[in-house]
Amino acid sequence: MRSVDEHLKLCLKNLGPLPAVEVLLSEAAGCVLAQDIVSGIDMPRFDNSSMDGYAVRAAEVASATAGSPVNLPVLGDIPAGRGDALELEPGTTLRIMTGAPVPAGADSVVQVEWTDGGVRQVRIDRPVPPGRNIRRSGEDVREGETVLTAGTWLTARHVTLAASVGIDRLTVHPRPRVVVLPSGSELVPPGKPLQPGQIHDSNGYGLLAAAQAAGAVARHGGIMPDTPEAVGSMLEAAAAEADLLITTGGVSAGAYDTVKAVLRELGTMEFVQVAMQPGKPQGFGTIGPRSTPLFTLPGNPVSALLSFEVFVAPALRRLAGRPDLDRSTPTATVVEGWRSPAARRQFARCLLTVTAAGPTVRPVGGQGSHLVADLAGANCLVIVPEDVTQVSEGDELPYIVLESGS
Ligand SMILES: Nc1nc2c(c(=O)[nH]1)N[C@H]1C(S)=C(S)[C@@H](COP(=O)(O)OP(=O)(O)OC[C@H]3O[C@@H](n4cnc5c(N)ncnc54)[C@H](O)[C@@H]3O)O[C@H]1N2
Ligand code: MOO
Repeated sequence: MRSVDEHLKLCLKNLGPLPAVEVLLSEAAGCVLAQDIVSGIDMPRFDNSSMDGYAVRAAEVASATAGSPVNLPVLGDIPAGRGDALELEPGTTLRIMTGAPVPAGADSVVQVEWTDGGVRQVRIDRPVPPGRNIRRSGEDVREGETVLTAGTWLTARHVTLAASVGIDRLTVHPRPRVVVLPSGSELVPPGKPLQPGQIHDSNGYGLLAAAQAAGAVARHGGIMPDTPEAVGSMLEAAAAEADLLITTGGVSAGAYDTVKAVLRELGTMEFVQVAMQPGKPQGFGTIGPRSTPLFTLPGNPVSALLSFEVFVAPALRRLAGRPDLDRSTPTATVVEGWRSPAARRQFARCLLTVTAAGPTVRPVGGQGSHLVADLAGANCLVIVPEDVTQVSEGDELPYIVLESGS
């Protein structure tokens, strides 16, 4: 049997970031930047007030106290957005709003709470040192400064920065387009009644959700019945539109394992047994004129979702150009033991609880590959090494947080 690490390495071997495209800033979140972004402006653009209040010369209000306030005439208002060049005349003040340009001659702003809020004349009860409540031009970003570098996985924080410096289009590696194709003549979409022998397709929807959570643009490509013609044509059609395909089912040792049979002819596929539990039967290769990568995941629903976490999620990250390929694997203390198969890496469904003493894990229900209710109750996968057959209370083991995206 092939090791998990070896299979992952082979799956990722020929995968690289998708060719860069230009997108609107409104569509950039979740994509990886393919260019450096240089600011064409200083930020803040101009000295501006961080408070609603009064622009003053600090020296003129230095003696102000509640008992002996300083009174100044208010010669006008500066709302945010006012752009004309204003000068503060000595012995006067201008009412100023947060974000408004500080007038020439002013070196400080008294916040309105320290005054009587006067409109024509204002009483100032407290002094301010020079520079108080002024946000200086360029203190955040300098014109010509590189604010974002190629390879950044764009989140709301980066989009905010790009917008602030006026960028409306970005060159990015696009989100991978994924088509999920469950296979099996026993499958019926949820919402449709079940006839004897039939079950609802859960893999199609679960993997769709997993791919979307991993940042892909994913769609359900329909259930493939166990006929070679249907499997062949559905796979070829999906390969023409997708950057990555996922099938489930039909790849183990069954007499009707059609996916495996068709792909032996159609793609450059390799079907192997991987030393893991669950998820032993795995297939990976490429299909179609664009050599679209294709993962054939095992049909058992738990196996399919876990295989996605272990193999497909890293592949999607690589196609997306994500710099962070490896999931983080912190460790937790086991509070209730369980058994693990010999010579296989077990991905045990567990409940992670963070206590004052640190993170702890306990198994959730059984480890059978069909137990989807137990899977739904788990929030992490504890990784049990190949040479461990008994996990005991007190063991420290690594885990992956499910659906954390990290
Ligand atoms: N003789 C052997 N039999 C099996 C072996 C083996 O090594 N020798 N391996 C077992 C393991 S482990 C797994 S995992 C499964 C994988 O089988 P397939 O990938 O071929 O999947 P199917 O046989 O089509 O289905 C397995 C199971 O999952 C259900 N299923 C399939 N698709 C869906 C779906 N979209 N939604 C919900 N449930 C689905 C299907 O009805 C079966 O119950 O093979 C073992 N057998
Ligand atoms: O490997 Mo299967 O995926 O154990 O159920």
